[in-house]
This record gives sequence, C-alpha cells and structure tokens, in this order.
Amino acid sequence: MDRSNAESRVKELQELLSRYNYEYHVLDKPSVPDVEYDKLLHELKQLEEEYPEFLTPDSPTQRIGGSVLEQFSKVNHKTPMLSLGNAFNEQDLRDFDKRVRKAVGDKISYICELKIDGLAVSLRYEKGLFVQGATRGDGSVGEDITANLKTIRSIPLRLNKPFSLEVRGEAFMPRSSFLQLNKEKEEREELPFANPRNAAAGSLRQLDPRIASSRNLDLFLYGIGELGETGAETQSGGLDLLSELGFKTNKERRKCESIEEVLQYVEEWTEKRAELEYDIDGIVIKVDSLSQQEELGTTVKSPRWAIAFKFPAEEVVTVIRDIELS
Ligand SMILES: NC(=O)c1c(N)nc(OC2CCCC2)nc1O[C@@H]1CCC[C@@H]1O
Repeated sequence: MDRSNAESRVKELQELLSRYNYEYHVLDKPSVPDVEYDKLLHELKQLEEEYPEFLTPDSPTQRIGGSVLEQFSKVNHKTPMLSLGNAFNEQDLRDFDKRVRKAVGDKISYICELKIDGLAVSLRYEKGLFVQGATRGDGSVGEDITANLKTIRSIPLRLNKPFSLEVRGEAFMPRSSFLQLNKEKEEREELPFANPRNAAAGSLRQLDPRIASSRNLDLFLYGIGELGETGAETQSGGLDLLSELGFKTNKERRKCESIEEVLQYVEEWTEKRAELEYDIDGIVIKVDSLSQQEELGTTVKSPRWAIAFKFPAEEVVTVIRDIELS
C-alpha cells in the first residue's frame, strides 16, 4: 500500500475502531463481532508501525501505554473534588429538603443518582483530547493515574467536540470481574480483595498499566468540573451533555419534583440494588438547578445542594455471595 493510501486507511480505521469501541463499551450495543474488531485493530497496529508518522495519541491502539511507572506524580485539582454529607433515614432526607427550601424557596427539582461504590476520579480534556486523569486524593491534590484510566475502554480518548473541560466520575469494577479476579487470586494463593471498591482502587493504583488494563474497570461520569462553561443549566442537563460528548453515564438517574418522589426512588433501589452489575452504597440526591446550587453553596468539604442516602452496610451478603458462587 502506498503512503497516501496508508494515511487515509489509518484515519479510516481509527474512526471505525473508536466508533465500535463506543458502541460496545458505552452503549453496550456492539455492531460488529469481537473477531472483526480484533482484525481491524491488528491491521491498524501494523500500519502505525510501518508509518509511525500517522500514529496519534488518541488512536485506539494507544490504550495501554508502554512504561511501568516508578511512582504517580501529584495533580492539583482546579476546582476541589468535594465529598458528600450523609443521610441514613427518611427523617434525615426530610430535614435536607427543609434546609434547601428554607434557603432557595419552594420551586425545587431534585435529581437522584445511584451512588456508585468505587473511587472518584477527574478527567481533563484539552480541545477534545484526553490529557490527564487523577484520583480525588484529599479533594485538592490527587495522583496522576492517566495511563491507567486510558485502559478503561468506556473513556473516550477524544471527544466528538473539541471541548476543553474537566469531568468527574466514579471508577468501579463490575461484580462479575471482581468475582473472577478473586477466583484467580485464590488459585494463585494470593489474598483476595474484600469488595469491588477495594479491587478498583487497588487496580487503579497499579504502576503497570498492563495490570490495570487486565482488570476490566469501568467508569460512570456524573459531573462537569466547570458546568457553567458548557451552557448546562441543570445537573440533569449536564449529564445529558456528558452522554452527547461520548461519556458513559448511569441511565438509572431520575428527576424528582418532591421529597416524596425522592423517597420512592430510594425505596425502589433499596430493593433492586442486588440486581445491578455493580455495587452501589447509596443514592445521591442533588438540587437540579445549577443556579440554586450556586445559591446554596458548599461547606468546607461538601455541597449544601446534595446529600448521600447511605444503605446499611452489606458485608455479610458479599461473603454469602462468594461462598455460593465459589
Ligand atoms: N459515587 C457516585 O456515584 C457519586 C455521584 N453520582 N455524584 C456525586 O456528586 C457529588 C460530587 C461532588 C458534589 C456532588 N458524587 C458521587 O460520589 C462521591 C464523590 C466523592 C465521594 C463520593 O464517591
């Protein structure tokens, strides 16, 4: 193949494979069989080796970086990554609703989101390109885990708009991957992970991205660092924008026009959480309007416009589930 044909074939394969990857890992609706994807990826790898001048950092072949790191460097978060105040029962939620109404009046809409039990991470994009990813750390300073986050197939390496922005989400390990990983650890007589959250944290802190890549991690996005820049006026609008940009967001979110509807959603997912393919440790309830969020502001470490309803701990169920399945 001559050089100009190689260049256009590389571009065509990069676009095709990025789309197939999006369909499989974000939409969960693959349009081609894995064997077709692997064949095209192999062809792209060969062409990029033969013509390295056409290799780009966002190519689908660049998910697993080369070197094993000595250590992670530090990252200062532009806007602090806040934590969440907790609610443990219905009265706590009603008190939260009263505080919100007292501060911003009675025209309130909430959005409820499943509280993914993983670890909070931040992703930075410059002109659409994924340039840096970090752990939350203490909220102000985190660790640079860009190489490991690049291995999460549902994270787009390039957005479908040349936006420069910071997005936040929860990295997690699906339950099936957690059980499989622990089975392999037990076969190697290694200590198993206690739960999927620890397994996800341990995997993202691996200095060798090849190990992180083997752990089948995933990520749900739930926030845009500077929501204002993007024109979104509500949290729910921000989540829809994240989806339009190619990110994976959790589809179980629900707009609630009253605390009664919030309580219904909490009740529903208290029953249904065991059916999910990932662990949740509660429900996050947020005032939907961004201007009302601004009005409510934050305390030193958490927003006044959001609260986490926490489910009672379920360690016992995890142990029983392991015994049943092993
Ligand atoms: N784990 C989650 O699914 C989740 C979520 N869906 N939404 C938020 O919104 C917070 C973030 C800052 C202010 C509101 N936080 C979440 O997790 C938090 C982040 C930091 C500690 C918890 O993991």
